[in-house]
Amino acid sequence: MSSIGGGTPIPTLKTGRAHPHPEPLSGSLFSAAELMPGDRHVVMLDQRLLPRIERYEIFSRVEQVADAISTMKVRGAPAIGIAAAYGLVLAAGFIEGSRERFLESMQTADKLLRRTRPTAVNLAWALDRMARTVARIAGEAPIQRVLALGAEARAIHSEDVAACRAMGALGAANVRDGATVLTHCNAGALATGGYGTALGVIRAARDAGKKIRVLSAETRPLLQGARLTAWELHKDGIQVETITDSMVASFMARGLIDQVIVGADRVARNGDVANKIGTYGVACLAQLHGIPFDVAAPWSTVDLACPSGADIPIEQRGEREVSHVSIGESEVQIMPDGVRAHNPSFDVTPFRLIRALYTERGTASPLTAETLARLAPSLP
Ligand SMILES: CSC[C@H]1O[C@H](OP(=O)(O)O)[C@H](O)[C@@H]1O
Repeated sequence: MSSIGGGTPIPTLKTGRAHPHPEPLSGSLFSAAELMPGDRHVVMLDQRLLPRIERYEIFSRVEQVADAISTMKVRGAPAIGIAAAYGLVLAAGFIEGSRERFLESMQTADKLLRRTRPTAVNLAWALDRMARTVARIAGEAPIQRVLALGAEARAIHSEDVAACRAMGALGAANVRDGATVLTHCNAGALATGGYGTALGVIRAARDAGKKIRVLSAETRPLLQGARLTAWELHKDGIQVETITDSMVASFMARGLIDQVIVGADRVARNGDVANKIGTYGVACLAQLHGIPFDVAAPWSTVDLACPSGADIPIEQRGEREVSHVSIGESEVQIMPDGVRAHNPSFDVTPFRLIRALYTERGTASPLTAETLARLAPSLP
């Protein structure tokens, strides 16, 4: 793979930022991705290895960041947007020379990152925002370009954490004290800049003094619920138990689940929500059993240019993620040779099945095109 920019990196200015201590998550200090002091390296927790192995990797090139997103070392809609923004900062650090040369190389880096994963609109949103900064500073000195892009990427990161806290507070108001709350996949600190969206609602409810019990659905095929949500909440001292995806229906039928809260990868203009595969089934079961089904997502997940869920691109991932189970660095084949597997990574939940969408801009409930549009920022 040809490297972007090539050559040796531009000398680093000491930016004086303390080692990136991620947003403290009520006692557990970890973050999906951080830009290190000097804006030349990104550190990421390899989420594929959790919970057995906590391994942080340090990347210096945008190609490494793109690979980390594609292979899901870093995953989660806001987290991959933040990681991609950091990847552009790394790319800028290798580009000397003219404004035109800079713009051309940064566009190459943008394309590399943009094609990593299609469903989470946060990736495109973050890259579009960074592209505006690229255009604004293209004529500046190389080191100034790196500093400006580093500042913008860090702003994207910190704004996401603030958004998670704001939506968490809104959602927590609708979490009943003593409730058992089901969540699907991982929409926590590991999937965001920190604090989490669905898990941000759970953290905020706990911080408001509510006694809640979380059930994390394991979420085949990559088991984000069993591996990541269980790990993250347990580290934070929040009571969490894991059930298999196949248990959700009977747990609801037996009255063992009071409400559901999940994240999102893209919210269409009519309120349809794309989220991890299996979410739609949980929403149907919740409707059948009269259980409130809520979604938490930052506004960077809302795509008003996308008319409905039918227009959301659904990522198709490799069959091996279904035919094999990964445990740490090893994997075990669970399917017979010669049998194909399907692996759509997301599905779409129609807005009619959703009681409320919590964003940092407010709550849309009932969730409709109209209530969603009311939260949109006014056009400049
Ligand atoms: C706040 S993360 C939203 C979303 O991202 C996850 O997908 P993946 O693990 O494939 O990146 C999952 O759908 C979460 O709900």
